[in-house]
Amino acid sequence: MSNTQTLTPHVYWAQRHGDVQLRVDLCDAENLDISLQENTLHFKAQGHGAKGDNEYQFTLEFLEPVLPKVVLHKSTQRQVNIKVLKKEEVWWSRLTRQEKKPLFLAPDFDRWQDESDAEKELHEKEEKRINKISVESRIRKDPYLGLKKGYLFMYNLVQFLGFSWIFVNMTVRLFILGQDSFYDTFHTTADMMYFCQMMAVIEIINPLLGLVKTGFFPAMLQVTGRNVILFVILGSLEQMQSKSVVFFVFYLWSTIEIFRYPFYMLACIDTEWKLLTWVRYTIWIPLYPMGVVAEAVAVIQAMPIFDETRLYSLPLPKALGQSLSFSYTLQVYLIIMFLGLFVNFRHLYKQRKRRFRSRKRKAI
Ligand SMILES: CCCCCCCCCCCCC[C@@H](O)CC(=O)SCCNC(=O)CCNC(=O)[C@H](O)C(C)(C)COP(=O)(O)OP(=O)(O)OC[C@H]1O[C@@H](n2cnc3c(N)ncnc32)[C@H](O)[C@@H]1OP(=O)(O)O
Repeated sequence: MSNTQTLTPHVYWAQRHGDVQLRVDLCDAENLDISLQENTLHFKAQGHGAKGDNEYQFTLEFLEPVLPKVVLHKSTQRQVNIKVLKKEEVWWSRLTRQEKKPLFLAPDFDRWQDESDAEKELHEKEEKRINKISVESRIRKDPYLGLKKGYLFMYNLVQFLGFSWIFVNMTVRLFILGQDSFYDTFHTTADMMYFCQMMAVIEIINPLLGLVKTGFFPAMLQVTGRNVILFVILGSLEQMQSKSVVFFVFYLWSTIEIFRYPFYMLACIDTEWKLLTWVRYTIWIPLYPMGVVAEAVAVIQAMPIFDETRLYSLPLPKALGQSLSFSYTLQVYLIIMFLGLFVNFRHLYKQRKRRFRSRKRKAI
């Protein structure tokens, strides 16, 4: 003989603007009979509740109208979740029509929100929806987006491979030859550096074509600055090519690039590795000033050679002397170089702040 008796389960409730959520504290519920009649919810089920295995039931007449016949429910091993949709998106002051709260009913503090919390959530949902629409419409507006990303991905990949080759080559030679490797860095890696730095001119063109969000000016300073060192100072003076400063310049350049280009590659496929992002936006802090100092040393070492060889010297009228040595131009260049360092340092600092600020916001 069955000794089951009809009992009331514990019911926990919470609301959002559009719905009411009930959590019925009943394990392994079976034979669920849940219905909505004239704004009243009827619940009946067999399960394990506060009074053991029994049939449990309850009815709730809601304070405001709900959508008839729409009762969403899901039974798990531990509970039965019920969702009822409100007819109008209004905040209810309580759940039931009767003022006195039924004894079996309690707020569901895990899901509880007050009106302002729910409004905030609603606001955020709306904002997300609008953002999604605007991103989608932007994507739809640009039929060449895939092509542009493909092109940028390939460009970054080629640069990454080029600079990785230089970096690995120099590192291996440093381990094998020690300091001796400093002096023939140029002869072993210059061809690849020429290739990469000539390609880098594309980085000045990309922002002009609107392909990347980079500022034109910082990119121009970076590429022009390096190419002056590579082609004018090192490339045209054989005496400079066997100096140890070449090692430091090339090593500093390639160290940043083996992180910067993979970071851009991932951006092209809408992926982000947090550690890589952190490294890309952090290691320039020591590397950039060191790079500029190394470049300045190269310029200073080249000055007497230009004086001696008169290469690129400016012909002057006879009354003023024979010619103006290129080293004077380099003195002016040294000043521009430190101004350029300041401009790009500020730019990268801003980029870093923007990057980490927006990531923090996303994490909240
Ligand atoms: C007549 C003129 C005379 C000129 C004389 C000039 C003298 C000036 C001398 C200046 C000194 C230079 C010294 C230098 O050579 C020494 C060294 O390099 S030492 C080594 C250390 N160096 C560095 O750390 C600098 C590395 N360089 C850079 O970071 C960039 O080149 C720079 C332009 C400085 C800054 O980069 P950028 O503005 O692009 O910032 P972001 O990386 O944050 O990018 C912004 C957004 O654009 C997207 N982007 C950019 N490029 C690409 C790409 N190729 N592919 C895909 N996407 C790209 C990027 O993802 C960002 O998008 P989002 O914000 O959505 O993430």
